[in-house]
Amino acid sequence: MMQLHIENETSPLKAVILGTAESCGPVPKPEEAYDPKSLEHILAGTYPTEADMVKEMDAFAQVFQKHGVTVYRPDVLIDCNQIFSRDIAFVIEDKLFHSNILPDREREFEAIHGVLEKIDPNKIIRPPQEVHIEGGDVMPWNDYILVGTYTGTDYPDFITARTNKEAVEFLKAQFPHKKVKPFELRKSNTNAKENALHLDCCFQPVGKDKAILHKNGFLVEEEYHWLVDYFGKENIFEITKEEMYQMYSNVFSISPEVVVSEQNFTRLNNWLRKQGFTVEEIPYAEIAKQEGLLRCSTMPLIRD
Ligand SMILES: NC(=[NH2+])NCCC[C@H](N)C(=O)O
Repeated sequence: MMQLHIENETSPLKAVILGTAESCGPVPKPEEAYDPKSLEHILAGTYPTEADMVKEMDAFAQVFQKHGVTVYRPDVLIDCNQIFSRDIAFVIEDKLFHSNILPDREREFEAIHGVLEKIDPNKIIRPPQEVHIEGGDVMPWNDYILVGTYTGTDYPDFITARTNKEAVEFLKAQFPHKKVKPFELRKSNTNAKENALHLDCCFQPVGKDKAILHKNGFLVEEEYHWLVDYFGKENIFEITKEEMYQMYSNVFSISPEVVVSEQNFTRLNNWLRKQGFTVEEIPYAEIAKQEGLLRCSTMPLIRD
């Protein structure tokens, strides 16, 4: 039996699911896109190829290997995009939650049955149907669970809004001993620079007390300021709109000291090194075209 354990975003990683780009299918039709950045690349004829994305994910797998992390991969489903494992499930403490994800992506979950079979079935939880939730919006941070959400009455119009207010209530009920803190995110179906698809597209903690953050991703200014106050201004790396679009906030922590990042994120990678982090740089710019990056491609199972 596998003992799940996740309390935060950065403690030393022992086991993780890493998605796969194998057999991710043909270039989607514009009407099949479920995020504006993919749509942009479908229309421009620059949608990433499977071969390029497989190479990028192999580089990620190699970094895990180097750091002694056990990596599970999903079964390959024919013509199914399984790159972003983050969203299909998430672990908090010793429980795995089966996300009620965008219906277009539901098939992705069945492919991790090999991992699910190692987990005590009592520790696998499916929220009720009205709870819409994706792992990209859920960040356990010690006493807190930080959650990206969208609660506008036009929620159903946004294919980019994935976590609703029922999800926030659900997490509060599941974890009465934690503080569940929701953040209202800016959504756009058509403009990727004005869209925080998930919380991890505009914010992520690194190390023990630092964070990467983009103000415009947040709809409510006080909620953005809460994060600035919580981490402290001097511990925040504020990114620009263009950097959010490049997915700067979607790096991935293997430990409080080691961060995996994209090789072209020069400004961020320099800051990280200056703060004392070891930065493992890999190429991930093709996958970035689908509005997801390194955190999105992983689903941590065990951290110290
Ligand atoms: N955790 C994340 N930010 N995941 C990104 C998922 C991207 C994917 N194109 C989608 O729209 O679902």
